[in-house]
Amino acid sequence: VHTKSFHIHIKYYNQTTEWLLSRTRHRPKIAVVCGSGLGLLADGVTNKEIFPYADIPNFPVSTVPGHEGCLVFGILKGKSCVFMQGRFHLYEGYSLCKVRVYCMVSGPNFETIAEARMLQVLGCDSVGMSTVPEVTVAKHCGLRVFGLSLITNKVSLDYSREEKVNHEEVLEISKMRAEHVQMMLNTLIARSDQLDEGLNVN
Ligand SMILES: O=P(O)(O)O[C@@H]1C[C@H](O)[C@@H](CO)O1
Ligand code: HPA
Repeated sequence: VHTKSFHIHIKYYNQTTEWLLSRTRHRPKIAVVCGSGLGLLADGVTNKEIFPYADIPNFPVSTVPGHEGCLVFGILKGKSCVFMQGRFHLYEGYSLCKVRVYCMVSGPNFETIAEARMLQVLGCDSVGMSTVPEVTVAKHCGLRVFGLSLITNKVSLDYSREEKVNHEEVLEISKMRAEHVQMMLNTLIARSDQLDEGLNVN
């Protein structure tokens, strides 16, 4: 029984990516996650570059028999691929950074407490009044999209609390965090060619 909880946090991805990018010439578009005893799926790969999980910074390690714990880059059927020989399971105490669900309400009023509760029951983690139309159209046009939403306030779910969201508060928090968002955006744009490289190479 593994009691330790291991969160693979998004803030560490960059370091891991850079470590790998600087050590392999491969830029795979295909990734295969091998299940128990199926590490041999990578056997037919040529030009292999193998990285044990234990050597990769911030990478979790396999603890289950039949999961070798290696990342194998190489060519299969003329395509650059990467194989994960070993995967991670919730029962090992692993959990991935949770995907958050953004929900758009039409506005201009903020959602009522009853609406907020309904959205929570439906599985929403954050609420806004934008972004969804832009993303929908962009995807329809075949564009890749990166959505970045600044969470400015807590949504009230409690009738006994007086707190009410207002646009002034939203603007105040936006102003406070603008520099941070700008840094994130600059980093994203600066590194966007790495992303393109990964997508254009076989
Ligand atoms: O354009 P965004 O989504 O930043 O504007 C939000 C949604 C409402 O228009 C307003 C609420 O304060 O800010
Ligand atoms: O609490 C909110 N609800 C909906 N849209 C918003 N935009 C900023 N804050 C909110």
